[in-house]
Amino acid sequence: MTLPSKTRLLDTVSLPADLKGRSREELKQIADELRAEVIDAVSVTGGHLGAGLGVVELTLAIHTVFDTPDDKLIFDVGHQCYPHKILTGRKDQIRTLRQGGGLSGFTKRAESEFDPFGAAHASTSISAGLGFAKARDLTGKDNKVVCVIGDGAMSAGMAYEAMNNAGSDMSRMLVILNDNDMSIAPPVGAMSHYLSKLVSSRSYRGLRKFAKSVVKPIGLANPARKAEEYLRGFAMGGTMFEELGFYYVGPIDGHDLDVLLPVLENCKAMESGPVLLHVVTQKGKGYAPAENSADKYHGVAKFNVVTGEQQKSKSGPPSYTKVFAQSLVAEARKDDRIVGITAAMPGGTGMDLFEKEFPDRMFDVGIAEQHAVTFAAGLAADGMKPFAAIYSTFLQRGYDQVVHDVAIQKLPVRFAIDRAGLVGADGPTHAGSFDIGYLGALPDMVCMAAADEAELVHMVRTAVEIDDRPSAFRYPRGNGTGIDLPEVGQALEIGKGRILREGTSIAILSYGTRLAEAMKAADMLAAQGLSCTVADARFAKPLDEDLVNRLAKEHEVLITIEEGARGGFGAFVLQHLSDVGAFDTGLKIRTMCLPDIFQDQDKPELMYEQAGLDARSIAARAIEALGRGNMQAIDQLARA
Ligand SMILES: Cc1ncc(C[n+]2csc(CCOP(=O)(O)OP(=O)(O)O)c2C)c(N)n1
Ligand SMILES: CC(=O)[C@@H](O)[C@H](O)COP(=O)(O)O
Ligand SMILES: [Mg+2]
Repeated sequence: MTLPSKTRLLDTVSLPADLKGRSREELKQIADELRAEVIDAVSVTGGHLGAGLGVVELTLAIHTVFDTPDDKLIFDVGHQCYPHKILTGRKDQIRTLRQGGGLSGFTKRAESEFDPFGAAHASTSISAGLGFAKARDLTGKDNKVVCVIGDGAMSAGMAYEAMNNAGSDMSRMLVILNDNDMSIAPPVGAMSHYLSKLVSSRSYRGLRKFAKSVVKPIGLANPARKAEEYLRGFAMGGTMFEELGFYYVGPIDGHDLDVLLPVLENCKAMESGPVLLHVVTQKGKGYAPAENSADKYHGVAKFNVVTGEQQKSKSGPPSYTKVFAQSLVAEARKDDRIVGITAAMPGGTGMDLFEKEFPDRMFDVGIAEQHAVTFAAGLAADGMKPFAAIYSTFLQRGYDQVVHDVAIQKLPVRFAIDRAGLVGADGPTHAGSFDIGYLGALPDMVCMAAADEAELVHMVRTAVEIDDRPSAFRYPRGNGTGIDLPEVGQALEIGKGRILREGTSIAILSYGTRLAEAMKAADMLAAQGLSCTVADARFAKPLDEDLVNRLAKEHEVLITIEEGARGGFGAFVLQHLSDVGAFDTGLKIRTMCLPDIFQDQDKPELMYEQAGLDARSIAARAIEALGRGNMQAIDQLARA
């Protein structure tokens, strides 16, 4: 797919300045080459492909017309920024995307001055852009601010909070709504229908033809105020955006540089107030396998460029996500009060399986985690059993709703917290690091973590039964351990852990899927005569205090381990032990959790090793606390 470099105009573009003064034909060729380069790069790295392919022309046009990095270009989510990275000095590193030590898969301030604002969670761009616009005005600068936000991201409250703010004080900024009629799954909601109506209106079809005919003769040299007036005349009157105080332009064809370039020139020339430019694009544009796929190649594994065939992950045990979804479906067959909620992640959370069987009992609310949580609270308040399946990282956005709408009212919302712990290539923005602490802080919340997929089945059952208060169970991204699954889930005794291995010197108390590493560490320690107890806490809240007391009392060293940040499970254990005066008698305890940094992307195993949460690190910690044992022998075992 990569064109031979002799013919590549793209090779002559290192920075956006190299686009200036190019002919329209050259720019079109660069766009084609840029698309080919994105496809080729992602075929070897994997990553978010469809969104970037859809904004090739738009990205090129913005960098041609505006003066980045002085003009601020802010991508929403940032998953569509690969063409932007190629045009902004990162072409040579593009094949390191999402790899350890490589480029981030999202915009990142630390990476480039062309990324003025980092992202990865949706719907932040207009707020951030407004901040840039205000800072500019207050400091007497004259740069432009351009935000690119997708139709999916437009479903979140933040986008409207920002427009409400920007539209009322006439802030000078350009918001480009990149409408490809897709989120990760097909978009949902009334807003999505509204945009479709705008796009399919006769005005749009007229405008496309019209834009071509009027802008062509005007050319780029002329800011074409007149054309802009014509264009606007063709836009539907009284759009919702206009009501919010935006000057609405469009919809226009976001793949047609003959339209995009002059319209952007016009937008740039506008001197007052916020402008919303509605561009229509196609997710996956220009790559047949992507265009023809149901998800438009939103996120792909490495693939064969010719066939589009993605590398299959090695066949292995089912993912935690699938086990969760299948367990929930099984429970829902028996209990028609069970309902499911996802915030625009039906595939990622497995709720698409639930929807297949219970279409009327599954709610995809769009990218709207705050609403998802309060919506679940309402369902619970009226006697339903809602399971809100949300990634740990995205639930952060709904935290006040968890506290105020769910926990204080003690409503039995069940939080199925997927992607708990490190997630690999998506990096720090997507790591599920904080939920243990932020949920465990809440009175009456029941917090569980599955040590393996069989435990997850039991936790789904347990959550069904907890009907007098909120509960949460967390599980990681990726495949389970391969353990046999129970036919049916058994409700666990609330606040009780289990002991898997009895020993005398060292106790390892694990919360979640580090249990397997804890067992390995126990083997390593046993090989040199250091006897270990290994326990699975199952619950961070209520904590199994009897178990903790016993482990502390009967062992020389107690180690806790979890896949979460400081202030989580280990902190709860410390707090309890301090409350019962366990430290007064010289207890040796070590809490192992994620390091107090935002860890960059890498392979998950390596990230856990870097975090010191692997078997070797657990054994090393035990030896250090114990003050005896042979680390060289442990290293040999770790390498074996
Ligand atoms: C707060 C939040 N919730 C969910 C996601 C997961 N997510 C990433 S991209 C995406 C779809 C975005 O759709 P759109 O903005 O239309 O962009 P497109 O991929 O269509 O270009 C979703 C749901 C996220 N990044 N942030
Ligand atoms: C950009 C974004 O937020 C999602 O596409 C995310 O990368 C999905 O992650 P999973 O692959 O873990 O579902
Ligand atoms: Mg979209």
